[in-house]
Amino acid sequence: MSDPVFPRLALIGIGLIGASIALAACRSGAAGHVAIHSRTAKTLERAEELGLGDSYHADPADAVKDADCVILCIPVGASGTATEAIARHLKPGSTISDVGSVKASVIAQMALHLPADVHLVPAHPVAGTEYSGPDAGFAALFDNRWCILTPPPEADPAAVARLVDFWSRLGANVETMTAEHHDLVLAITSHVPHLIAYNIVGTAADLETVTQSEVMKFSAGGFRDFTRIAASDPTMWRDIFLNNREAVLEMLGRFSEDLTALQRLIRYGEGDKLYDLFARTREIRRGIIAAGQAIEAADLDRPHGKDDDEAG
Ligand SMILES: NC(=O)C1=CN([C@@H]2O[C@H](COP(=O)(O)OP(=O)(O)OC[C@H]3O[C@@H](n4cnc5c(N)ncnc54)[C@H](O)[C@@H]3O)[C@@H](O)[C@H]2O)C=CC1
Ligand SMILES: O=C(O)C(=O)Cc1ccc(O)cc1
Repeated sequence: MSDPVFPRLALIGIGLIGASIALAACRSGAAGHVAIHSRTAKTLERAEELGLGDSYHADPADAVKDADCVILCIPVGASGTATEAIARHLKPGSTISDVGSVKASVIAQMALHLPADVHLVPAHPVAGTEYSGPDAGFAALFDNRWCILTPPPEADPAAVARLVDFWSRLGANVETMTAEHHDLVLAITSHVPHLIAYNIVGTAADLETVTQSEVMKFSAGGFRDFTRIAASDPTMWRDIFLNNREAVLEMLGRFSEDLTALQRLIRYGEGDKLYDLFARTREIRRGIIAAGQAIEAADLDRPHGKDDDEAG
């Protein structure tokens, strides 16, 4: 195993993503010592029972002491308060990052409190599940998935390169873009789809002519997929919508216009146009699957590919 990218890593928050980073960092040797902080004693104890890290700290200042990299793994709305609590204790020259699903607002919240001698390199692993908490974490979560870095223009290239190296060792494919572009892309590919799922499950549950038991009984098809997404953590998703307000509202506006157009096609029986749209969306799905398979095939040639991990 090659040298750790970060001899000492601190994780602030140890839910699905924090726990998965701890496990993947241990699997790959990308971090030496992993120090863990959680806001609640119960979660910290559970993280220790699961053996996720090397040290466990009730005080976030203790967790980040001497850390080469600190990663916030908490809901995006808590980024400012969490950064304020650790800012004075960060090691000069160290990197501070996060995993939030929204970038511009998180950067603004964090930058307000950070000293000039610490490198801010925000990140978003585009990989997850509808489960939360330390028990939900698993080492393979980031394998062959994208991790998007959104370093501010003035970020230190060496600090960015270290974080690229770290996420690659965790199994991810890394891409860099601006925070604003990230927030626009994710609004349509992730945030609006979640909002649609929350809405359709809420609408079905409220229908007076359909009983709750019928919703359960006949939810074998597309609706079942929506219920999985709508089971995602309420705090996390409340924070995402409030912190990516503009991009979500922009994409939602376009979505509503297209939905109204579809409504008209159905009303006026325009079957050919409905067919053309559905044929086009089927091609998009096939393209996504093909692209995923290409990434997986290419990954088998890389040193941190699945075969290596399974062997180690
Ligand atoms: N769940 C997912 O599928 C993905 C989540 N993300 C992002 O990762 C971050 C963490 O998400 P998960 O690990 O899924 O959440 P989680 O709910 O599993 O874990 C969150 C952790 O943050 C702690 N926490 C909650 N509120 C806090 C506060 N106010 N101050 C300090 N700590 C607090 C919790 O105790 C817990 O340890 C979020 O920002 C989310 O947007 C990114 C990619 C995928
Ligand atoms: O479970 C799913 O379908 C997800 O979409 C997981 C997810 C949630 C939030 C993110 O920022 C990235 C991935």
